[in-house]
Amino acid sequence: MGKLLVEGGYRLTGKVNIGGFKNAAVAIIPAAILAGDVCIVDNLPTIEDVNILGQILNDIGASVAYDKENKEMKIDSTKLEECYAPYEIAKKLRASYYLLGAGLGRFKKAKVALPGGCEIGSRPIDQHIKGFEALGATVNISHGFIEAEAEELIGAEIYLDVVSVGATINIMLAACRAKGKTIIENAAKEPHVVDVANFLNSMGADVRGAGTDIIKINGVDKMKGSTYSVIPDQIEAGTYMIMAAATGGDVIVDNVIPKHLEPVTAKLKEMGIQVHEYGESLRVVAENKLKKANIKTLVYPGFPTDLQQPMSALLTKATGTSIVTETIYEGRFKHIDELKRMGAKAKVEGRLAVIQGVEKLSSAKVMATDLRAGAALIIAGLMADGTTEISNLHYIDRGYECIEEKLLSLGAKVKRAI
Ligand SMILES: CC(=O)N[C@H]1[C@@H](OP(=O)(O)OP(=O)(O)OC[C@H]2O[C@@H](n3ccc(=O)[nH]c3=O)[C@H](O)[C@@H]2O)O[C@H](CO)[C@@H](O)[C@@H]1O
Ligand SMILES: C=C(OP(=O)(O)O)C(=O)O
Repeated sequence: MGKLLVEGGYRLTGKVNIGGFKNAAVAIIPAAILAGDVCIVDNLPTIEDVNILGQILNDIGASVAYDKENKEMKIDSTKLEECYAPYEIAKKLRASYYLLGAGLGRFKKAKVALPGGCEIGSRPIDQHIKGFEALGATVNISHGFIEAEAEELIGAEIYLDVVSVGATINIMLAACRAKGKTIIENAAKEPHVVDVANFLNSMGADVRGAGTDIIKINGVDKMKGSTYSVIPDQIEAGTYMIMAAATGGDVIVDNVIPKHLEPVTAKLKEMGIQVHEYGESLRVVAENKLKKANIKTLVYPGFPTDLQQPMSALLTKATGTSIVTETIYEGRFKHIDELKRMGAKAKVEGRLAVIQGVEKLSSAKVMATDLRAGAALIIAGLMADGTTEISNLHYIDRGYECIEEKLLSLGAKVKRAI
């Protein structure tokens, strides 16, 4: 499972290069099968979720060549005949559910074990199912599998009851190959929704309006292979910005789209951190004592839930009392108990975490309970006295590429251990 040892007290300086966006990559890889042709996806993050999706596609009959060094995956789905993902592998990540939309679009049929992913509260998929059914599919859940099948997919108007990134993307995937026009209302506007739409259009799909809350998809009979580069990971970038702030550092976070990071930039500035924008990079300079801030997670362009945990770690050392409100996932505060082991003063009340800043954190043995909880504990470890031992490193490897190499290059003292 692995551990990360983090020796606190070192100031991060220098430049870190941000990889491709996990949450876009994990949708684009399954989406590639829609073409029934050869797609080349580059700027992929070297993370476990990408390895697993490549493996699933290979196992079911696509030919996948993953060149990790060049961050590029060639997916030839010409000979693929079915879309199936067994429990043992589908449970390892959330994004296995995109094989449903992609499989429905390509074969009018898909069978995928119920997905896994971070345990951060209940994660229903009713809106995905509602969308598939509106397109004419029959969806059954039995023995832990979701099976979707349609004689024909017909475009439809679908109003999402909740703003869901996964449902928006999954419906887009299936609707690309439906007959006629699909309109998704109350769609998610996150940058990865736009990235997936751009990839689909590069394959010959006709998707318009991604990035707004109404997406229109005109179904097409045929799609073709394409070469596509994934956008930078706003969550990885935000995490390194917070790490720079946590260590009184001076870090250039390179290869980012600054617009995607505006909610983080605004909060860091409110806390007394300088953030300078230069084209595709952000420089974070932390010279002053951290001031408290209140955080409320919201759908894009609000503060992203995936950065709530890293940000609450930072707030443990800010002057004053900060309130963190988690509106997306009711169970996304498991990291708070671990932070308390390190001397943080915080309490969770339902959807709120009340964090009273302390002068100092002390190292401890702690456990990552999910991906971003892991990032939060690294941040706490960087700020603490002594060496923090973070177990369950496999969660962090799901979504942060080369975490120890990147941190070492910035001057942190970290070590991977068994
Ligand atoms: C692989 C991936 O991209 N994961 C991201 C994706 O997850 P994911 O796509 O699973 O998250 P959603 O946007 O779907 O979930 C948002 C909210 O809607 C609810 N919901 C969702 C679907 C549904 O059918 N019914 C329903 O009620 C969820 O419980 C949650 O409260 O977006 C989340 C919110 O930005 C991020 O935290 C995850 O990192
Ligand atoms: C919750 C996350 O991922 P997933 O949806 O893949 O579990 C995340 O990236 O923070």
